[in-house]
Amino acid sequence: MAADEQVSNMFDTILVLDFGSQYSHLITRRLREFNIYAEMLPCTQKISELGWTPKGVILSGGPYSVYAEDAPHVDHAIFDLNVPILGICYGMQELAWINGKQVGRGDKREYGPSTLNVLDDANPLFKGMNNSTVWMSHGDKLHGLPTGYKTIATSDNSPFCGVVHETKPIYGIQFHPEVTHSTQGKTLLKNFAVDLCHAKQNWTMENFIDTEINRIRKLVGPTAEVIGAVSGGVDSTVASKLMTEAIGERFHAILVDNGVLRLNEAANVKKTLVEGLGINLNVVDASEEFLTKLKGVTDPEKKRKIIGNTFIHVFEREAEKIKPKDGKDIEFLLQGTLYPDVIESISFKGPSQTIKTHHNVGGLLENMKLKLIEPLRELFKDEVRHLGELLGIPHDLVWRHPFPGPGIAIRVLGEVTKEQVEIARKADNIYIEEIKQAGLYNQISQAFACLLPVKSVGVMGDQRTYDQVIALRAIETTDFMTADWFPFEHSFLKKVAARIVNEVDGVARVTYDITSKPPATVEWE
Ligand SMILES: Nc1ncnc2c1ncn2[C@@H]1O[C@H](COP(=O)(O)OP(=O)(O)OP(=O)(O)O)[C@@H](O)[C@H]1O
Ligand SMILES: O=c1[nH]c(=O)c2[nH+]cn([C@@H]3O[C@H](COP(=O)(O)O)[C@@H](O)[C@H]3O)c2[nH]1
Ligand SMILES: NC(=O)CC[C@H](N)C(=O)O
Ligand SMILES: [Mg+2]
Repeated sequence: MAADEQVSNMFDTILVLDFGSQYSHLITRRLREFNIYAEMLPCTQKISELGWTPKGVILSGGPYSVYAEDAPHVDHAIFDLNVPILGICYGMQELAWINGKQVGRGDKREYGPSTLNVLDDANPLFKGMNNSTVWMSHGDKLHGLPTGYKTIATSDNSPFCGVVHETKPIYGIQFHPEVTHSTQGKTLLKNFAVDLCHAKQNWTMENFIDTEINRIRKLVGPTAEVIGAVSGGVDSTVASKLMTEAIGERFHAILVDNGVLRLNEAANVKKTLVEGLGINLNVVDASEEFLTKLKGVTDPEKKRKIIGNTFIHVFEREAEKIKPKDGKDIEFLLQGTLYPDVIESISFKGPSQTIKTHHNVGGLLENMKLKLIEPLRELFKDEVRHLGELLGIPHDLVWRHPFPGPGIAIRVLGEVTKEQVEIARKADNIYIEEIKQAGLYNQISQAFACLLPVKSVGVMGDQRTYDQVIALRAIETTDFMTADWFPFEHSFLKKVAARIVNEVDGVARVTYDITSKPPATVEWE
């Protein structure tokens, strides 16, 4: 992406350098909550390669000890930017390490709340902060003042809880203002970004729409055409609507009916997107192809792989058929990548274990040699939803529960057949219908029905039945990394169970999943 097309060049931006803290992304999140654009990059980012000038820099916390041999360190060029700098926890220890190395193991580790004692009331960073509860999470501490700094706040266990450079706007704080347990933490971040960095508070979705449409138009040019895979989920729909606003019919959306979508999904999505939103969408029915390839497969990861590969194959085949009006080939591919996906791939972390391969259509890029357009790359999910509402996308679609790419194939445990998909689909439809009717849909983050590959004995109309089991799942979560099950009223579960057993042939029993994540995951496969 050319430098002048970056959002960070269009809005005043605070640069957050990530040293691997679990809370780093929250710093970005909080700043955006008061309409200041912030971008997170790994702590190893070379400032000369940045391509834009931040209004201020925040150094995050991190799990390392600055004095350890393999500890990460910041590019000293941040000090030549002559913008305000704020070091949080590890970030402050890093500032101290650079200026006199006065950091070591503390005699007491400190996790949890503490009270901030502000020494200098006139200091703009701590405006409105005195005596507030601040949240600590550290084992190391400053053993003395960094050279050229003075103390501006203390706490019971941290004599250097807040420090500032004698002549420059460089600050260090031992606590974490980004977590909600720091009651005035947001005030501190605002004091830093607005009063010290003078960043404009103009990061609003209204402004973003115009900026983004212009950026897309400039990027694509007057004639080139764009394709995109669109599922009818929130992300791809919002991205497609934005593309449509920018280039109209030159954007070609493709929905692949993989045979494991929800009940009537392809038809419903087509209606909403084409008739409701004017999106140039083509639905490709490849259900037989997918189901044939899934025959006999029971392993969840194998299912994902087959679906992912078949998806790429179908998508490429369909893309071939599109002939742009300018006689050239399609040049661009739209993807609904969100900021959390970006953070995941850039943040400063060691390797983690693969539990499931979620990014089932990730193979498109390498194979297709198309240029990527990712209009939601800078946005968090709630920002995408807000954007969707502003673009006139129906409320129900904007607030839809996420639906995985491999769909019902990972909700039919064991072999996926047309008959099994049909059972899971009908049960799921009844369940969601009842959830909506009870007014619970928006309180739940995700709900669905799974078909278990076990048979159980029942009795219906005096006859013995020997049929399968549906497991219902409903969870509450903010980030899908951890989740808890939703506490339905018993009467609700009773009603749903009765309806499913009565209305769906092949089901003899219904159970409700009461496992949190961890130790379980959201999906059963
Ligand atoms: N059946 C499908 N047809 C076309 N594209 C699909 C299909 N399923 C998934 N995709 C593509 O895969 C991407 C990732 O899917 P994912 O479910 O993470 O996002 P989404 O469907 O847009 O939104 P949500 O997370 O709300 O479901 C989608 O944005 C879309 O580009
Ligand atoms: O696009 C997707 N492809 C997948 O293969 C996949 N597996 C899980 N999910 C979704 O991810 C979230 C967390 O799910 P898990 O706790 O089961 O890992 C939940 O929202 C799941 O629905 C997927 N999404
Ligand atoms: N939260 C942090 O940034 C911790 C910094 C450092 N690892 C410590 O234990 O003090
Ligand atoms: Mg989806």
